[in-house]
Amino acid sequence: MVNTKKKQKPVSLSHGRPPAVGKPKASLSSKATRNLIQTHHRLHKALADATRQGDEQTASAIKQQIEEKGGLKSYQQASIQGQSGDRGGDTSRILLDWLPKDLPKGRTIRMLEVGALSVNNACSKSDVFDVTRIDLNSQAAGIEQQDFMERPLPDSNSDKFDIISLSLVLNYVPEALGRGEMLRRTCQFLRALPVLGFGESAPDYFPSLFLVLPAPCVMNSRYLDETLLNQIMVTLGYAMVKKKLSTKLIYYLWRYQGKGSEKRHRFRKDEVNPGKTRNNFCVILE
Ligand SMILES: C[S@@+](CC[C@H](N)C(=O)[O-])C[C@H]1O[C@@H](n2cnc3c(N)ncnc32)[C@H](O)[C@@H]1O
Repeated sequence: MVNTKKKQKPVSLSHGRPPAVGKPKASLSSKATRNLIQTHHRLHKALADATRQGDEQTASAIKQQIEEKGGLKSYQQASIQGQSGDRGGDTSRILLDWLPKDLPKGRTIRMLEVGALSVNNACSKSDVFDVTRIDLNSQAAGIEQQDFMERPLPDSNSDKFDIISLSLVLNYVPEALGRGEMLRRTCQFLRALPVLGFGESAPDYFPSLFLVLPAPCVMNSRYLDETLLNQIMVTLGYAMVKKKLSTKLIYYLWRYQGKGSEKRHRFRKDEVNPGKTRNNFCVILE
């Protein structure tokens, strides 16, 4: 029998729709949105490489190109459009679907949303979370302009959070080592004590990290797969609670146990999945 099924083309990283909510005024086509996001990521990666190599001339030429293409603001607009209802919707809906239905109302559960583009996503609207939103470039009142990597560390447990949302942010970080540092830093913002008063099943879900990535970062990379991601997260003190794979995105909920593995592992750039059609997404943990 002839196999009529078309061979599936491996998905590129750019296929992963980076996100948001609400529609910008002038609507771009899905393809134009994707191109803009892809170009922004590519230029940022090139800028990081040039900066690392001390090549100031190339770095400043790339910076100019980024600005000519509208910079972070245009990228965010494209992301907002990419996550409008007609193009797949807001990723935080998945988190709400996963969480127990008996969580207390009244915005008592503290959430830190890193890379927030809107104050109106499902979690913000839910009446469950007291959301602190930050972004490198604030697009709205209610979003603090701040780099998570420079956010002052919490002084006390009450300044920490029950959940951190890192939705389509880790893949924005241009370098593998920076990604590992970002994941490591999340632990310092989460309450390590058992959660009380959030309902019977809440301790199974909090404190936690909601992590969303373009699916190809995990499913089609030479340097990362699910086993490796899991090892990195376990080393940091996380355990996977939930996972969902869609055609474009991969969603995880990781509960923070407060203690990483006994032995401190290092994760370098090692090839786990050879192949010409794969991408180079990688997380390094020193
Ligand atoms: C693709 S958007 C994701 C928006 C939103 N989280 C979502 O899922 O729709 C990525 C956002 O992360 C922000 N971002 C990247 N690195 C960041 C950092 N270190 N601190 C704060 N925001 C960051 C960028 O400015 C950008 O607005």
